[in-house]
Amino acid sequence: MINKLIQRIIKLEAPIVVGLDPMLSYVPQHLLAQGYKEKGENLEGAAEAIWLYNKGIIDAIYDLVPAVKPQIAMYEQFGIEGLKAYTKTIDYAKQKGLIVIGDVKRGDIGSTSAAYATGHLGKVTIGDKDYRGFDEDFITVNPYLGSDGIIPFIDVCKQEKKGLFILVKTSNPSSGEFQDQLIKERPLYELVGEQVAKWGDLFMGDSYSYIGAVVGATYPEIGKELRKLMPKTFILVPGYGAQGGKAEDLKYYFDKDGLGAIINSSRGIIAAYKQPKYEAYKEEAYADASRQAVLDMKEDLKKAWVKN
Ligand SMILES: O=c1ccn([C@@H]2O[C@H](COP(=O)(O)O)[C@@H](O)[C@H]2O)c(=O)[nH]1
Repeated sequence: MINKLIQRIIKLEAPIVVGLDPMLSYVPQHLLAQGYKEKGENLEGAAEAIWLYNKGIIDAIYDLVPAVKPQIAMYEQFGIEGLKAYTKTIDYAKQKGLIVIGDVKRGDIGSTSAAYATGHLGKVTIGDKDYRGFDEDFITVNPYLGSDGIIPFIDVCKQEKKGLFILVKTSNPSSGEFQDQLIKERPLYELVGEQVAKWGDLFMGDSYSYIGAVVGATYPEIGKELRKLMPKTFILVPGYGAQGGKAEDLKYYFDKDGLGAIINSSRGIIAAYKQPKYEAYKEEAYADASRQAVLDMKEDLKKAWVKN
């Protein structure tokens, strides 16, 4: 899957992943009305509206970007109905040829990680048949529990030819509280990055490992350092746009060929129609605004996606 992701990035000239982080407040009135009419003004109706909203965005952007990243928390707000919308979104995105990165940030003791890995990346056997749960192509994983919490995910990745993005340096303002702490004079994110590179050796693709890292766009100096420390690790970069990350700061997240990283934008794309820049787009044309926002992001990233 990492080879396919890289091929798609090259073909589309777009190292971009669209984050599908739907909030009810982003969903246009006509879709809310449709969801509530069909399923009731309740969790089911809200989840239906979220699904319709996502479908509109996927239809508008699937030919421009290689991947989408649904954030499971946004769906879990609506309980089981939300998870059904999460599953429908994944299935539809894959049907449209998109690679799906499930932002689920799982990680636990070994046996529990194995179950998470089965549910999100693998298959479960019931009777004499295999069934897939969520079936994302990649998921995000939290390394805080150490190797025995990560290896079960890597084992399933090897069986399924799927991948991970492991949190190394997150984009949020307080990420430094723990991640920047020095241990034997080295910041924790560096030790985690080094370990992610070692885990990556366990499952290499053609040029990059199936085991990638998450490094936020909001700490460009750290991004530069980690790129050097993890030369074969593909980097998922959240924090561009809504969190303040800028294209010109992202140059060193890429390798000398302009590869090795994919930049996420969620609110900046899916709620583009609410931004003053896209005010010409009315609510009904929210998906057209998202398409334009992707085109603008692609242009903007040319500032970063240059040969180093
Ligand atoms: O370090 C991290 C890890 C994950 N995220 C997730 O990415 C998106 C960002 O959304 P925007 O609207 O583009 O800010 C969201 O799903 C986060 O949970 C992150 O931001 N930083």
